[in-house]
Amino acid sequence: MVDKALGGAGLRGQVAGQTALCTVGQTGSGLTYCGYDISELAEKAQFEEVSYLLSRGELPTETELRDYKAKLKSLRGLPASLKTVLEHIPKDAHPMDVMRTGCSMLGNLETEHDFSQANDAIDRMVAVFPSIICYWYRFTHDGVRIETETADDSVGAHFLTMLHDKAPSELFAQVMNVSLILYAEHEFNASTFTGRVCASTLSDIHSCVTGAIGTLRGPLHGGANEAAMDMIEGFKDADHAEQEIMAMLERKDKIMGFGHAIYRESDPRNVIIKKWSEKLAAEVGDDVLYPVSVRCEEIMWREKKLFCNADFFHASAYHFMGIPTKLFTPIFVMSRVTGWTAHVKEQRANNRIIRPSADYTGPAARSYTPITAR
Ligand SMILES: CC(=O)SCCNC(=O)CCNC(=O)[C@H](O)C(C)(C)COP(=O)(O)OP(=O)(O)OC[C@H]1O[C@@H](n2cnc3c(N)ncnc32)[C@H](O)[C@@H]1OP(=O)(O)O
Ligand SMILES: O=C([O-])CC(=O)C(=O)O
Repeated sequence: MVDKALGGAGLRGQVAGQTALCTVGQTGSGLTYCGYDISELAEKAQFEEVSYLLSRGELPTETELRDYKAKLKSLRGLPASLKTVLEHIPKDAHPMDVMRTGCSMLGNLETEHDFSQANDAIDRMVAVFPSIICYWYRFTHDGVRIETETADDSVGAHFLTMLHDKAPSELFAQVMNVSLILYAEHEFNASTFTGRVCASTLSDIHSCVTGAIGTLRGPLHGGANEAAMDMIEGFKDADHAEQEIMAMLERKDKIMGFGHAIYRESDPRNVIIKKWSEKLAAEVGDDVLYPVSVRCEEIMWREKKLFCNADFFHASAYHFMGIPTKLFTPIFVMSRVTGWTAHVKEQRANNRIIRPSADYTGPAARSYTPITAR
C-alpha cells in the first residue's frame, strides 16, 4: 500500500542537516542571513556585500568590498567558446535552460579541480551569469553581440545595462540591488537542497549549481515569478482579477506567487519588494498591474489565508523595469548562486553523502518469468 501521507509529505518539517547560513520562519515569518535580518540588509546593504558575506562568512570592510567588486568586474567576460554555445541555443529556448547550459559549459572550460579554490569559481559565476543570459538574449532577439564588460559597478546595474543598452536609472539600479539581496539565500529550499546533495558526492561546484538551476526552474519554486506575471497580465483591472481568481480557487487551481512551504504568516521578503513595486508603478505611470496585484493579495488572504511569497510582487516590479517575463527566473539564479555555493562549501566542510531511505511499496518477491511465457 502506498502511504499517501508519506509520499505527499515532501519531507516537510524534517531536519535534513545543519546550516550556519540562514534561518527561515523561526518566528513564523523572519529571515536572516548569517545572523543579519533581511529587512536591514535590504535597506542598507549592497548585493555584493551580501554575496561576500555568504562566501566569506563576514561582511566586508570598505577595502575588502572595493577589491571584491573590482574582482567581480574583472570576471564578467565570456570565453569565446561559451559565446559560440550561446549563439547556437534557439531563440525560443527557455532562458532557464540557457542558464543551465551556460553554467554547465563554464564547468567544462573552467573546471573546479581543487576545492580550496572554490571562491574563485564562485566569484566567477556571480560575475558572469548576467553576461551569459544577456549575451544569449540580445544575440537571439536583437541580432547583436553585446559587450559584456560594462562600466557598471554592481551586478544589478550591469545586468540592466546589457539588457537595455543603456545604464539604468538610480531607482531601477536600487530595485535590482534589493531584489538580488532578497533572493540570495533561503536555507534548505528545493534548489539549494539539490546543490547540497550533489556536493555531498564530492562533485564539482558547477555540477552542483547546474542541478540547482534545473530545480529552481519549476513553477512551484523560482519559476513562480514568471508564472505570476503570466497570470496578472491577463487581468484587465482589479475587478476582473477578483472574478478570475475566485474562479481559479473554485477550480482548485494553484495561484502562483502565493503560499510557502515554511512560512506560516507571511514571507518577510514580500513587504519589501511590494513597496518597491509600488514606487516603480508610480514612476512608470502604471494604474493597472499594481492595483491588480494588490487585489489578488487581498482576495487570497480573505479567501484562503494565503499570503504572497517573494515571487508575487517581483513580477510587477521586474515588468515595470522593462525586463522580459522569461528573464525573471534567471535573475533569481544570478542572486541565488551566492546561497547555493555557500551551501556547497558548508556541505563539503562537514560532509557525509546524503542518502536517505525509502519505504518499499512495490510487488512482493516473485520469480522471473521467461519472455516466451509472459
Ligand atoms: C521563491 C519560492 O520558491 S516561494 C514558492 C513559489 N511557488 C509558488 O508560488 C507556487 C504556488 N504555491 C504553492 O504551490 C505552494 O504554496 C508551495 C509549493 C510554495 C508550498 O507547498 P506546500 O508546502 O505543499 O503548501 P501548504 O502545505 O502550505 O498547502 C496548504 C494548502 O494550501 C493550498 N495552497 C498552497 N498554496 C496555494 C496556492 N498558491 N494556491 C492555491 N492553493 C494553495 C494547498 O493546495 C494545500 O491545500 P490542501 O491541504 O487542500 O492540499
Ligand atoms: O524556501 C523555499 O522553499 C522557497 C523559497 O522561498 C526560496 O527558495 O526562496
